[in-house]
Amino acid sequence: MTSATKMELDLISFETLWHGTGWKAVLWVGPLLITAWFLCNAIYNLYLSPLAAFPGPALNAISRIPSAVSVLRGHGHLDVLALHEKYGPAVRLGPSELAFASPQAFRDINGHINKDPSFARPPPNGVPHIGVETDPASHARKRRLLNPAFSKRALREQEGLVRGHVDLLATKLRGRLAGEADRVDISGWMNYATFDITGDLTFGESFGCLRDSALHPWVGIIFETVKALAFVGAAGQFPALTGLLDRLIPRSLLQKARDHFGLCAKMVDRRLEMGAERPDFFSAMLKNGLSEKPGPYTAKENTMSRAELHSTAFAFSSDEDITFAKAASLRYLTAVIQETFRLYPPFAGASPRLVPPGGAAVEGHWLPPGVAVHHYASYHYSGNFTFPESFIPERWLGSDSRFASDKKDVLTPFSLGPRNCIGQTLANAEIRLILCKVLFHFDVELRPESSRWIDQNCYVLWDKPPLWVRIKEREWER
Ligand code: HEM
Repeated sequence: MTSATKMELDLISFETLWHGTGWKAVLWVGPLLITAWFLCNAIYNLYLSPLAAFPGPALNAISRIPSAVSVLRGHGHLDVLALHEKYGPAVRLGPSELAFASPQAFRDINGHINKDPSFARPPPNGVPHIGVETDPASHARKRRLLNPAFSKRALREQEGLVRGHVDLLATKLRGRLAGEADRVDISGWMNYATFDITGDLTFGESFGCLRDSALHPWVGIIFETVKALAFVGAAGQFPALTGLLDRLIPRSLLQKARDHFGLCAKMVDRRLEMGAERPDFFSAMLKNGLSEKPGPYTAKENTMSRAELHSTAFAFSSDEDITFAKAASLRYLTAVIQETFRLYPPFAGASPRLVPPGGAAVEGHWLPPGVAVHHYASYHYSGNFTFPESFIPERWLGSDSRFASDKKDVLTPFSLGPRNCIGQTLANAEIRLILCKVLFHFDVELRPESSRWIDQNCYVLWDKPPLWVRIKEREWER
């Protein structure tokens, strides 16, 4: 047979196959293969995976979708809590994801295991800021360069600047007493104060929220940007579909994130022109000067680059719960703050960790893949706290036997280990100063329309509605 004849025969047999039963076979084989793949995957995840021994809903064991949907609906904190209540302190959230709720798990996971890079995307300039840096050596360098801005000494120097804003807050609230004291959105006023302080410490200029008694438009962009992070994090969980899912994230949200970054960068450049004299974050970070050299930087490099400062400012200004203070030794005040952090942790979700290739020990289990501890769910879990939904500061004072078995060391609202909150001393100081100042001058009473204020959605940060209160001058001031 000549080669031409053989080729003709091949074509004929292909055509016969295609026009005969072949195309039908292809139509069947494709879906069959996909179904078989899903089935094998499901069987593996349900019965053979090293995580099969952990309890949880079957749907979560075979797919990441339930977890991602829960985050996108803003219910992640409640859904994980419900799973802990049903299945216990260690629960399976996804095919390769576990959630733990015990104090030991917080130490093992947040204390020792690195962040999961799929949840940590860099800002628009592509330079990871400290919060999303997953290379341990680069993270250690950034931490070393930022530490002086958050030292006790820096805090002492920053105090005057902060107190100026807190005094202005008290003056402005006093101004309401004349007419609008009956209905004040105290959550808004806390935002005005904390954003003005952050702006001043980061960019060398306040946002003027307290001065204007209004949220600067930029602050709205920050809230939207944080929301975008929840969407981007969820899209990152489906690597094969990330490009497609990224396209489904509302364009306006992504544009807001880019606008926010652009404004941050401009304000950083303006701040850099002021030099290193003011007692703020930048003076501390510019201790060794400014490098204009493009990265990457070695772990030993002691100078920050302009691009790194742009990213760092972006990280700071995303933290809407920033707060300060002075009154450090009031025991009951501390108990009130701890109980508030327990019921309403500013960082409610989890910072997922990726177990290194050799595995890692968590609460005595030797684990392969993704693990996380969820703040809200662990702090509300009845296995950790008695009357978990009630606000009882006395549980932290050690004098009430009803709470003797509370697992109090699970409360780590600033996280722990090498990735804990670098700003926690500043935040604690700020919280105390604001609380003391406001409560010293005013009686604050919750208005009935805000009685369910705490029932909020959470997209990385809480989606807070106004918190309506009535304020009155304190009796001793009248
Ligand atoms: C009530 C106030 C605050 C709370 C509850 C809080 C909570 C946290 C938590 C839980 C983390 C760890 C996040 C993770 O593991 O992914 C964190 C990290 C961080 N926080 Fe805060 N924070 C607060 C205020 C602040 C302030 C005032 C600043 C500074 C201006 C700040 C700057 C940072 C930075 C830069 C990181 C990343 C640290 C690293 O990765 O090494 N935070 N914070």
